Amino acid sequence: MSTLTFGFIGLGLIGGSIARAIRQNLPQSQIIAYDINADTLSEASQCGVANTVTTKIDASFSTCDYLFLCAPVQKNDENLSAVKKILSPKTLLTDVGSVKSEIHKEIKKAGLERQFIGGHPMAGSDRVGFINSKAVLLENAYYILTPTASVPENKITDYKNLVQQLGAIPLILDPAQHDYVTAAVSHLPHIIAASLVNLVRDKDSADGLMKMIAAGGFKDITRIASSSAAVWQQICLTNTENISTLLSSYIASLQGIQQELNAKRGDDLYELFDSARIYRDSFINTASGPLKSSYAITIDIADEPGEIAAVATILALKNISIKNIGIVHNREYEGGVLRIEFYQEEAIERSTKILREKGYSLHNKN
Ligand SMILES: NC(=O)C1=CN([C@@H]2O[C@H](COP(=O)(O)OP(=O)(O)OC[C@H]3O[C@@H](n4cnc5c(N)ncnc54)[C@H](O)[C@@H]3O)[C@@H](O)[C@H]2O)C=CC1
Ligand SMILES: O=C(O)C(=O)Cc1ccc(O)cc1
Repeated sequence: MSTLTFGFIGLGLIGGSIARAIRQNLPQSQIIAYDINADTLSEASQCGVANTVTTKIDASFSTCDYLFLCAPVQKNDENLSAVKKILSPKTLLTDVGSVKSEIHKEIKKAGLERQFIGGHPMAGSDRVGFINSKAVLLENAYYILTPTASVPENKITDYKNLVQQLGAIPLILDPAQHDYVTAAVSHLPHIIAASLVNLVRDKDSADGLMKMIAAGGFKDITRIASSSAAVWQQICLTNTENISTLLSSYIASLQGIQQELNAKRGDDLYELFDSARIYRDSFINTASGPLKSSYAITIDIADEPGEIAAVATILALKNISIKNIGIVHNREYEGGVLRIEFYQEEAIERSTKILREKGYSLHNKN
């Protein structure tokens, strides 16, 4: 595995993160990259991620064992005709696009089904470009693969092994199933976040009071509104039917909530929040991405000098090692909220007990 050659067509946040994970975990690998952005290519070669960069999709990629298409989804489709001209039969072609049915359709048209496995790392961020890429992005993230029946079994096994070597968790799905599921948990939430941000922008007063006082809850659920407009436009244009179907269900559910609200149906409103709380709490520690392995507690502390040191000392005296400690910048709580992350899961229970005995109030939500 260690002397494989990897090609990247598009080397932004996701392409760059995969290339960095390859460089980190399979350091002998050869990496060849093409991107329409010349600065990206010089940065990738200067920092040692790419061995070779090229300014067009050319025969340099014919030596690849794996060729990753990592541009926005419709750009990946468009690049296929150039790729087909230079693709060696030994190369396993893959992509990282957030939508899978469309690329599979294009692959079929191009007659490349036997050597294509769709890919989609369920990890990312609201940042854009190679500059923000990092190997850790893939760590513990589900990495969805969508092979069709035309792909030889050994190619699927090799790709699954590669994903594991990069620190991610392979998960095989059918392309159509992938597109429905991601429409619900990723694509619709991006639309909701963007529209909510725009609602506040439109309803805010001239002096921007809403923007000024927006608290943690608003920022939490709208973080992804800072994502790349080009990437999300193309996702919406290629997974349109699934997103639209789920959007209809969501609009109907909002209308139901509006009726409950207008009629002041307290029991129904209570049930809305209570059922959501129970289901959402069951997600804790099952999130993918770098946060998956986070073992953390959250404590109310007084906003006074020495408070963080006091808590850290209590834990140190009991030999509990802290991985990360910091104030959560989210003033929904009256004093301050301190989040402490540990290396081991068992530290949660021990530290909770010790700190409660010392009179601290804990939330234990990550
Ligand atoms: N942003 C995220 O969190 C995730 C995105 N994805 C998918 O990954 C793909 C790339 O997205 P990001 O890396 O986030 O975006 P990005 O904007 O950071 O990177 C895209 C890269 O493609 C390059 N590019 C644009 N047009 C091109 C073309 N015609 N040929 C070659 N390169 C071209 C851009 O210069 C840029 O470097 C998309 O298909 C997206 O659906 C998948 C998982 C997560
Ligand atoms: O940052 C977030 O919360 C994301 O939603 C990341 C993400 C974005 C796009 C994908 O196709 C998969 C994951």
